[in-house]
Amino acid sequence: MAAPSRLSYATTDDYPKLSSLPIIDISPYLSPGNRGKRMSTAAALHSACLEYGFFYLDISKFVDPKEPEELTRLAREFFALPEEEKDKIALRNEDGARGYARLKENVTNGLADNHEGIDFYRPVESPDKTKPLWGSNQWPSIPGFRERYEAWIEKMKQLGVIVMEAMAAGLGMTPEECEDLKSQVTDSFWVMRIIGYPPLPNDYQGFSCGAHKDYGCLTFLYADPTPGALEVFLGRPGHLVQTAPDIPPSENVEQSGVWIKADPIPGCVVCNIGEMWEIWTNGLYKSTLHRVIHRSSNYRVSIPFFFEPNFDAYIQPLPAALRIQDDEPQRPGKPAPEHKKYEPVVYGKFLLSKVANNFDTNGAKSRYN
Ligand SMILES: O=C(O)CCC(=O)C(=O)O
Ligand SMILES: [Fe+2]
Repeated sequence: MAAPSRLSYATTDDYPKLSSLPIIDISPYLSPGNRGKRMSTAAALHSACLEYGFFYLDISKFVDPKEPEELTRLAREFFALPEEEKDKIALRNEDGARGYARLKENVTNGLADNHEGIDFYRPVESPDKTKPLWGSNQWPSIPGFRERYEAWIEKMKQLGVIVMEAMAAGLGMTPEECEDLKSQVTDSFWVMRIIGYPPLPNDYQGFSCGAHKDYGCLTFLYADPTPGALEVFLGRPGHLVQTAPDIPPSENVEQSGVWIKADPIPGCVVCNIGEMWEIWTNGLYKSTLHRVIHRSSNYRVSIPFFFEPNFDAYIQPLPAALRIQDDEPQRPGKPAPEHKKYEPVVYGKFLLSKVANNFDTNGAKSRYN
């Protein structure tokens, strides 16, 4: 990443430093009442989605921190198994999407990602592994694994609906509009990944996980405490922003934006919005690029839960978002902006088109392109 040559700088102190992602407490939405606090949570979500597309969600009143710690312990137990054991639940046994992907099997932007992982999707009635996405989940045979993870999935599904309600309030939706939005996620076609990251070698041609946007609705990422791995791209065209004082600006400043670290915070999950939110808000909220560069010496584990719309949900710009766009301040003498509407999609069809592109010509798997 080179600093743009036409821009000059004197000392590193000349660069504004970016504050880190906002922390939003979801607890007011865990019980009825609390109108004032709910309003501030909803407003905080709205501004975080406008500005970052990423935030920390404080869920300490919703889950016991021991629960996700136990999940990482189980994940480590699985990843430590010999390859032949792990391959017993390989993707190829099923629909190509559910199961274990070996280290470097996943490819992003044409480069192999330095991670391994297991993918699970919402179970379907009448599974048929010859149909894309329509197979069965494959669970490791480690005692307690399936039970603990299934309990986590239930929790994350509940959290998804709660956050949707708060976001609906943040967009100023009427109660009917809010119910309508929630009805599109009540049978979420969720995805859960369990990812294992060995350290990224210095000379590696690629990333731990290459830069991508998530394509669904809301991602809740629980990661072990390893710092310095997940990075989020903040578009700041025309601004030079320095994030790491120990690195010269020529190495961590880009003209169009900046990568900031999103280190884990105890009691929080990192939450980001996927492309479906871009459509719902007609581009008011943008899904944000992120990547993982894990260079420390430990083995990192992360567990993203992708809370997605129902398979048959029809996703189109929401009247509440269009109202906000219509109210955007006008410049004197300039006509009101004409907002081009995002094209509607049926979530399941959109997902299938993503999955159809999930293999490169060598048969390598790519979840993120
Ligand atoms: O491991 C992480 O921190 C992020 C993973 C991620 O972005 C994804 O799986 O979509
Ligand atoms: Fe992601």
